[in-house]
Amino acid sequence: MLRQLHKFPGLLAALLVSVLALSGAVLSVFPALERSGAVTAPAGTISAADLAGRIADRYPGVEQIRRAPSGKVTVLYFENGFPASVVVDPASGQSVADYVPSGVERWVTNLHRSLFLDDAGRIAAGLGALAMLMLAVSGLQMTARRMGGWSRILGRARGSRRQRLHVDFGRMAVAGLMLSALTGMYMSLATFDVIPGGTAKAPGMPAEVNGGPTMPVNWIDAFRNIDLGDLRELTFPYLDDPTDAYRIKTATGDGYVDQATGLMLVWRDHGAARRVYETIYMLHTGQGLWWLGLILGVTALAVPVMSVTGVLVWASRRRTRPRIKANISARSADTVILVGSESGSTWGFARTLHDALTANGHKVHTGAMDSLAPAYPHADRMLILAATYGDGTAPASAKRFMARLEAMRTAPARPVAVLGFGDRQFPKFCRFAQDVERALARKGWPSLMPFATIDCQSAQAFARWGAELSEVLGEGLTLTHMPVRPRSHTLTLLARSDYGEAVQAPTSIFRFAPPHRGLLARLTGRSFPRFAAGDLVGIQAPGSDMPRYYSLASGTSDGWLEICVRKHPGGLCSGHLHALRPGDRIEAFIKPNPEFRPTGGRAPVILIGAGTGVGPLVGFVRGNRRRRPMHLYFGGRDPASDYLYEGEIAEWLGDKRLSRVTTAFSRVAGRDYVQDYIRRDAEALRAMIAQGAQIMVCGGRNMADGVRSALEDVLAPLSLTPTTLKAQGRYAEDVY
Ligand SMILES: Cc1cc2nc3c(=O)[nH]c(=O)nc-3n(C[C@H](O)[C@H](O)[C@H](O)COP(=O)(O)O)c2cc1C
Repeated sequence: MLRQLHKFPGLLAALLVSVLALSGAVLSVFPALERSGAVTAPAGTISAADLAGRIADRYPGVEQIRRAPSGKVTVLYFENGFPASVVVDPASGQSVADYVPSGVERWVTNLHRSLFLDDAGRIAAGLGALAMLMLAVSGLQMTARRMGGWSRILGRARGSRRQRLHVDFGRMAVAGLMLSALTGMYMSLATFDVIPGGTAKAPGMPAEVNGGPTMPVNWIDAFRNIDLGDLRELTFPYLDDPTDAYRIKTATGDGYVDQATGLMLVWRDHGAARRVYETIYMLHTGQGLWWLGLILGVTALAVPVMSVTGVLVWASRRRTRPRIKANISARSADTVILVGSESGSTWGFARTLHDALTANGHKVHTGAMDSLAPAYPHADRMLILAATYGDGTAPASAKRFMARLEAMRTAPARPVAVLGFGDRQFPKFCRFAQDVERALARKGWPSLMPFATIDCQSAQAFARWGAELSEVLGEGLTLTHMPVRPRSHTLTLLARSDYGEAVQAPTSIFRFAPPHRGLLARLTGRSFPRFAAGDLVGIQAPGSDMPRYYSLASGTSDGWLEICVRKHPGGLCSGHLHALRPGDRIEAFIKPNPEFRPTGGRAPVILIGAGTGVGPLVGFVRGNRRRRPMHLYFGGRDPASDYLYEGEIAEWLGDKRLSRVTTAFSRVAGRDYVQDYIRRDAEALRAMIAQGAQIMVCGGRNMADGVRSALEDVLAPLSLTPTTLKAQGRYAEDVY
């Protein structure tokens, strides 16, 4: 529901809201410009009578004096029968500049108010403001939900780069946008008299005036009581027309003053509605409050960014959420698959499962977890595929699942299996799926097979779960999941260096030339994407459906793409790579991995890796142009055989990109592992952690577990754990 409230106005009004926001941002500059150029007088020092007197002396043909909210005073007058206008210094009445109304300002104002379409355009602009308000409110709620609650709303945004941009810009701009949208809607409604205030009429001309000889304007008492700060407009009577009167507009009301007696003939107070309108006008336009105007203008610039990123997020979600073919109705299906997904990838796994079961002759229904029905009359089994979001909570398509489950009177007799999708980087790995599993058990729903989890959308783990399901069903079932993959590009091998043969760990560093990023390809989004050390490159070996992912040891700015690959016995992809010679080509695509990157700042970075795990870590060192302290723990087997990057590491120590390296080798006398050195360096590590250091670990699962338990001991005296550091974004693992 929340997402629909965000999606529909977002998609429908993206362009309109962007035009309103951009034109608003341009308009926000004018009050500040006017303010900076205006010659003003301090409040309480000059009365309307003083000003009018000075101006009448200098400009005998004066027709009108206007004071803008910025304090700028403009005089409109006739000279030799021709209209003229100047900006004057209110203290002296002297002209300071010619008055030239800005054509740009008028043009942009018309665009902003009515899109040059009169009333239809004004209505559209009002609806645009409404759309902006709905987007701001629903977006804020969605962000809170995604981050795991209101108390975490300012935490680090997660997800793809476009999702993070959308969330970050949204959080920065939401208060300003809400103010602009609310005040804009109010002004729209007032324009159409739906609410009072906007079009309060000025009082009518008095029926009778004295008609006697004119009194000098600076003697008029009614004007003496008006401070210049409150004056808006003073219109002089026509020259030599004794039946005319002064018309005055102030902050508090409008009236007419007799030119012979100086008495106020008619006066109408603005009243509360008009005052409210004026305050709202000021808050919307920044006229009279230039700094607020500028803040709102800057926040409005976020709107086009959010429109573009929002549409891209929507499009990629549509792409990732596949259409399910041959989807049997829930009432006639023998197998029901329910999906809990936020970004759409779990739907892809569901489709693979759906297609495989359908191919085996099953009647399969796949739907959202939120569509849980009280009964499935023909179902023999139910399979629940559930991702986890926020801080261990339900994803978008499963928000109502628990409530629906609780509302069921009796549990179905047919068994159910739950498969959780999550990411071990999060402290509450697959928590929502676990909660679902427990809730089903409490309800007395029989279990089809044990609860299982899939880390980081691993197609291999999914295939293993498929094999177990195949046994339970007693039928052949192969789940070959191919995630929607980005476009692949051709990379050419530039060079390779080989290590580890002598210690039975043949490992090579491969350096590829990335394809040229042509301008046209870049503009159309077809070029090879930018990449950073720690991102993943997906490579598909000939004859394999499944790509293998390798962590990148270089970034776009290095000019090449580098990976470390260990050859596994029988490994299709690693075997293919190890057979490459310089000049050979491969097909590859980039999968961003923004979670595994040093955070910004100058705090030390502790890098811990073993074997090929050192790849992304050396990428961080190579890119350490600001020379922040970086400490590398490197684990290998034998320094004579598999000390990867030995030469470069010495070079980086020399030029201070690397502060220190500690090596641990397991196949030489002494048999050391990196975790031993972590324990040994406990004190130094604690000092760095106290300075805000970040820890990054990359390598095999065993090494990562050993490092984690050593770090638990090291951190204990600081009352910290790797988990608490991870929650602060200061502990990241890339483990395989
Ligand atoms: C903002 C955000 C929060 C997440 N929170 C968790 C979490 O608490 N626990 C977990 O195991 N995975 C978490 N994940 C990982 C997702 O569950 C995982 O990537 C899943 O495969 C996504 O499936 P989907 O594309 O169908 O939504 C989170 C991902 C994001 C982007």
